[in-house]
Amino acid sequence: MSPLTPTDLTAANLTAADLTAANLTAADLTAANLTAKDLSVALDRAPVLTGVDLAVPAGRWLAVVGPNGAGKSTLLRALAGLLPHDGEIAVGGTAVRHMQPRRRARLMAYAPQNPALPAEMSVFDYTLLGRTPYIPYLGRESRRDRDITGSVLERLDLASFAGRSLGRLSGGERQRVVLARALVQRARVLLLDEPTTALDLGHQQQVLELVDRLRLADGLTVVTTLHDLTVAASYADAMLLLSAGRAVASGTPAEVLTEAHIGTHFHARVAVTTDGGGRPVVTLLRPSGGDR
Ligand SMILES: Nc1ncnc2c1ncn2[C@@H]1O[C@H](COP(=O)(O)OP(=O)(O)OP(=O)(O)O)[C@@H](O)[C@H]1O
Repeated sequence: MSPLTPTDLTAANLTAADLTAANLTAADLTAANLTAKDLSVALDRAPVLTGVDLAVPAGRWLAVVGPNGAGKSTLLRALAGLLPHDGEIAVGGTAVRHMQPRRRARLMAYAPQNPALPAEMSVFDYTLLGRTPYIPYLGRESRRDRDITGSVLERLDLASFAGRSLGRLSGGERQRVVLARALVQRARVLLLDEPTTALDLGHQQQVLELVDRLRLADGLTVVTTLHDLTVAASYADAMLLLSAGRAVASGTPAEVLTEAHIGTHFHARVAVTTDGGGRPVVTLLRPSGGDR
């Protein structure tokens, strides 16, 4: 393992302190840079994403925000290689367009918002599917694949459900299983579409903290869509605001989450304040002031 140089840290926009818990090489860091240039997607011949650029350095967290129908899920699905698109997507500087699916799956894991789940399959077997890119053709999973699956289920409070079928889970339990499948993939880039919508507050925090710990410890690059702007701002380093399929603002959470941007693109009246750490906090304002 070659040691990291100051240039590597700068390139990845990480400080040495960020990496104290990590055991990363320069190659690991570049391996997880995610970029998209001039990305456009049409669905049923209608443009849904137009000319979107993004660059997420290794070890960073980008939150994609925007109103309903803005194209957030489409962007994640395109990044995951699930949609035909124009433009260039690259991980670690290598275009993913012509990558073998197995190689791509080792680099990028995607947890969709509402996947169709096989109701009869057990939680353990479904989660283990995330190890497919590591299992030889016509081979079967190794002890290590099963151990990784068990430990991710444990970390997401799902160990006691391992033998249960997916059709017998609550919405929040199902959502955590979908995330578990993405995490066992041990990919360098995590693409998570609304990973917390069905979760209670405690599980939201648990999931987001786990993703953040993995990001810091392993230098993972994280891209999430999140509707809760305050939650998004408290975890993400950078934000991309999509509206009608176009990137209309990007930068730090404080640069993107302004009252003006939210008013224009969400048609919402809000107050934006800052928390103790300087991160924006978005509060809805009642048009009448909320008097009863
Ligand atoms: N298969 C499809 N054919 C045509 N249009 C589609 C298709 N799938 C999605 N769309 C449209 O693309 C646009 C973007 O959808 P997308 O799901 O990416 O939005 P989103 O920002 O994730 O929305 P939400 O916040 O509601 O989840 C929407 O207008 C949607 O109706």
